Amino acid sequence: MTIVRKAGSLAVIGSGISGLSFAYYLSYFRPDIKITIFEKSSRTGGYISSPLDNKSHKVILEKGPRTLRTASDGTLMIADLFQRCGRCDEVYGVAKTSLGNKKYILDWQNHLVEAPSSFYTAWNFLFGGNLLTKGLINDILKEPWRPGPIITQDESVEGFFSRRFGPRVTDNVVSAIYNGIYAGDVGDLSIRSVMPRLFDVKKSHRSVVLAHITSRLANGLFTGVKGLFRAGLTMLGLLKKKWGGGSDLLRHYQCEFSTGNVWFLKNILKKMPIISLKNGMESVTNLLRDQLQGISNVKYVYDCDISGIKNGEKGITISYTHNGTEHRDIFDHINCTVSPKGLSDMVEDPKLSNLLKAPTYSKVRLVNFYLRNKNYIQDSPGFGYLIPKAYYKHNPGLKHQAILGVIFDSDVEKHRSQIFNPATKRFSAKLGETVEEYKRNLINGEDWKNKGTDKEIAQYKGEFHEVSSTQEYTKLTLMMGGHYWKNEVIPNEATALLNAKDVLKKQLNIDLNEISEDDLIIETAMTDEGIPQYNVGFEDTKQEILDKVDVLYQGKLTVSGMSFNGGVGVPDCVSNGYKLAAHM
Ligand SMILES: C=Cc1c2[nH]c(c1C)Cc1[nH]c(c(CCC(=O)O)c1C)Cc1[nH]c(c(C)c1CCC(=O)O)Cc1[nH]c(c(C)c1C=C)C2
Repeated sequence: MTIVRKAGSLAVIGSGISGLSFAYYLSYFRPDIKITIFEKSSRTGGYISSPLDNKSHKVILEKGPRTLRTASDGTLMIADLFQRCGRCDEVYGVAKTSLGNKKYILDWQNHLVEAPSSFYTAWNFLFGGNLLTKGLINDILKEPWRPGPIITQDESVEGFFSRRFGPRVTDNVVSAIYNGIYAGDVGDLSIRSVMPRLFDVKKSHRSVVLAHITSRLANGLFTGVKGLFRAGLTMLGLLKKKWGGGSDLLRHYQCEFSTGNVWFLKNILKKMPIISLKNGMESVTNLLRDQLQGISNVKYVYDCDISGIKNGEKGITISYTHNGTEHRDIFDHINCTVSPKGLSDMVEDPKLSNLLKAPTYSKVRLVNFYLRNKNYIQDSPGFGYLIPKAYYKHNPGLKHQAILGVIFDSDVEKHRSQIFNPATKRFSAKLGETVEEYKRNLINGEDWKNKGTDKEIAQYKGEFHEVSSTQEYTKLTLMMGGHYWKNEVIPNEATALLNAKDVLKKQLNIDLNEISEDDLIIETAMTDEGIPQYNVGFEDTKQEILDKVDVLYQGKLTVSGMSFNGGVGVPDCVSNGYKLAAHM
């Protein structure tokens, strides 16, 4: 990647979460660069979309991702962004111990089995006498004695788990998890891509169970010693916040960008594995869009159709049509954040174009339900449930319904609470303001960093109560399709709705025929290029693409976005955008 010259120009293709995050951070690190954001539609956000329902216009019905995992650095960056922009009151968390955090797996007789999230729930899961885990403990305990070579080659998730533990683990549990992340087939997904740590363990150990136990013990010992050491240093006043635990990226973010305190945030969020936003996930992309709109060096070109990207001596040219007119603009650099397939139509080289067509996506249909006045899922409150492969093995007649899982949106909403004390609005800062300027501009000139944050954390801890809405309602999202539609005719909207209604009746005992039209909202949305599939061979194709792009465009083109981030989540897009921008 080249470093863009002083006062140079850069184009971002795509205004989804990846494009906007990159542009936002770049405008901070390189305010001298002129940034043009190209978007083929007339809105920003890409697959993130949180419209109000089209019936009562009072309910947000998310058409894409809706929660963020706080274990990711990108989530801290998003929370920090809201804090920085004075909108802390919009960030909510779901506490670890809250009902809104319970996840289930559906067994083949339509019972919800709680997935493990603690020692207690893990014990119950394994020994609680349910259909899914009958005999599972045996499979796990036998693993160290299963013969098998150390393998250095990539293989499918299913291949790996079935070889080490037998088919039951994959069919009943692992397949459900991968339905809930990639909407993907465990028979295709690559262990190297989706579980890189396990893949590394497998390269050096015969038993993953023994390797896990040894590493847990060693880690425990290391953490214990490290903890004592840190406690000692803190007592001596030697440990500064900028050395706080966390990744190198977070440390960079804290020192070079944040006007808040990400370590403090990280501490708060340890108790809250899930974040959601008051006005839906689209408020993240809207916030980024609005912040960028206020910067004179940033320009948007909506409704444009890019036909070509060409490398030349003076720079890299984008040919596009906008408002019926053809344009050719030269830039010093392009960051392409759209899908590889989208890019394949823009590049000249046929070999690269073909390579870019190789990565596949899962198509997913969402069906949103909003049922007024009653909570229909009070028997099994939680985040939602996933459906394992075994469900369709035992119910082959239902496979055409292709349900991957159901999200209990209303439970997440009912069990969330604000993560920031509204008083912390003083963290607000403007984009482009330096840390020093920000500190100077603090209300009353107070440096909040020196104000007993430990006390504040304790105060926040006390706030992790569960809030329930006064008005009862049920909001659900059914997710269908994914790998089940790989080689099948995809059902049309009407069939999908019939299937969804049948699923509600069978799996949740909700009969929509008994609910009045006035109390019911149903919407559906289809995503064709939903989630990139990190299938076996994907890493090699990705590397081939990156190498070819490098040779052909000599560092003037970078490709990012979900296919190249190493993760398919919204936080991955944000942290990757930061990483790229910070090095320009
Ligand atoms: C039923 C289908 C889906 C549900 N969510 C997604 C699909 C396809 C999409 C999705 N879920 C996750 C990611 C990655 C995001 C990230 O931040 O890393 C994506 C793209 C996260 C996720 N969701 C579940 C798990 C186990 C994970 C990974 C790790 C974690 O957060 O703990 C579980 C889950 N997903 C869905 C449901 C109903 C569900 C559990 C009950 C919906």
